[in-house]
Amino acid sequence: SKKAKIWRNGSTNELEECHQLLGELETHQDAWPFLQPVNLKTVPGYKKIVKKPMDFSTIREKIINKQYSSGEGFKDDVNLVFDNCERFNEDNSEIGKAGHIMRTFFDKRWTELLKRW
Ligand SMILES: Cn1cc(C(=O)NCCN2CCCC2)ccc1=O
Repeated sequence: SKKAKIWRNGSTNELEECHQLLGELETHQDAWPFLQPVNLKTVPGYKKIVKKPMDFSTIREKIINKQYSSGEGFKDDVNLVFDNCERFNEDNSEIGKAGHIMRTFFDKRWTELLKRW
């Protein structure tokens, strides 16, 4: 079988905890703008303005395909979702507000996980 992935702290459950946290993000009531890739054909300007699109379904695929070598890579992609959102949306827009709520939620849960690793 494939060599077990050893995480930063030697634990092999860091990836599992990222997968569980992703589930919490996906089921959050304000996750709706981030569940799927932004449609580059129907959202004017998005393709030009946002250089590295990212969304929760893409992060899920990357976890399943073992494309993260540490929890750090997972955290960086989640933050990319929220950074893209801030770049493209006004803070007081519906999607902009959802992004701020989701980032605050993630930051709290990520801090709790780091304390345990
Ligand atoms: C993150 N983000 C998302 C969009 C968007 O339009 N998402 C579609 C949301 N719809 C809800 C039900 C079906 C799809 C636009 C700009 C942006 O920064």
